[in-house]
Amino acid sequence: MIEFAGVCKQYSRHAAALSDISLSIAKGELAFLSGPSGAGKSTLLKMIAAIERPSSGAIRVNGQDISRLNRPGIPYLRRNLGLVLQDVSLLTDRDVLANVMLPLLVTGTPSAEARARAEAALDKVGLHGKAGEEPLALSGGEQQRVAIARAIVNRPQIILADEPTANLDRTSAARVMDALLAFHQAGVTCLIATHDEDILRGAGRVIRLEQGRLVSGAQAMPRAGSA
Ligand SMILES: Nc1ncnc2c1ncn2[C@@H]1O[C@H](COP(=O)(O)OP(=O)(O)OP(=O)(O)O)[C@@H](O)[C@H]1O
Repeated sequence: MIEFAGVCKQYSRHAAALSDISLSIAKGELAFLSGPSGAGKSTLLKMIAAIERPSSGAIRVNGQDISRLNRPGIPYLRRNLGLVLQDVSLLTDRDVLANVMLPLLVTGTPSAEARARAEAALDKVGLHGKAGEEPLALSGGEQQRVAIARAIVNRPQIILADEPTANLDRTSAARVMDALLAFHQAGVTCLIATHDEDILRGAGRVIRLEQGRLVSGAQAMPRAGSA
């Protein structure tokens, strides 16, 4: 479903942010991305969403080579992706429900349907009671869950989350992770970048980057019970 083949990324005049990354993530898999600050985690996630382009190598998402994607192809790619980036960027001039409805309205979903789906998405992240609140009236963890609801309202096949529990207390972090894991359990492929050792301790597949190089986790974990 997601494949990197010999991917390098060099931001202009900087050392390589990623060097020769080859890995694959299967449909429905849950994988974590870890590594020290500056290791290239955000860059790797951004390349899957074609926010950044590789300097060399190929990236395939659902069999499509996105390194060659032209501009009109990008919205089609992103329709299958739920992005939870480090900057939550909720719009503060409208309520929580309107924030979650937005991705549906911009793709032409009728407003009654958008409202019903946004309410269902808020329900899934445990925020049905907060639909009418201003984003700034919510805690950091609640804002992060609104961002997750907004990311999944289009029913993406893949969720990419960049440090979704950064700056959250234990309880809020656990709620955010529960919301993400529920989507994985429903069959959504999830790739989650995190420094959070509590999360990584119990994690199955951890893809570890150091200074732009993949140091472990290139292969999927063998399934329980398989030879
Ligand atoms: N837009 C950019 N222009 C130039 N260099 C960049 C840009 N974005 C990232 N970099 C550099 O690429 C390297 C990898 O950065 P990246 O943000 O991917 O790391 P990270 O592992 O996500 O770090 P963190 O955990 O601190 O978020 C760093 O050296 C960073 O300075």
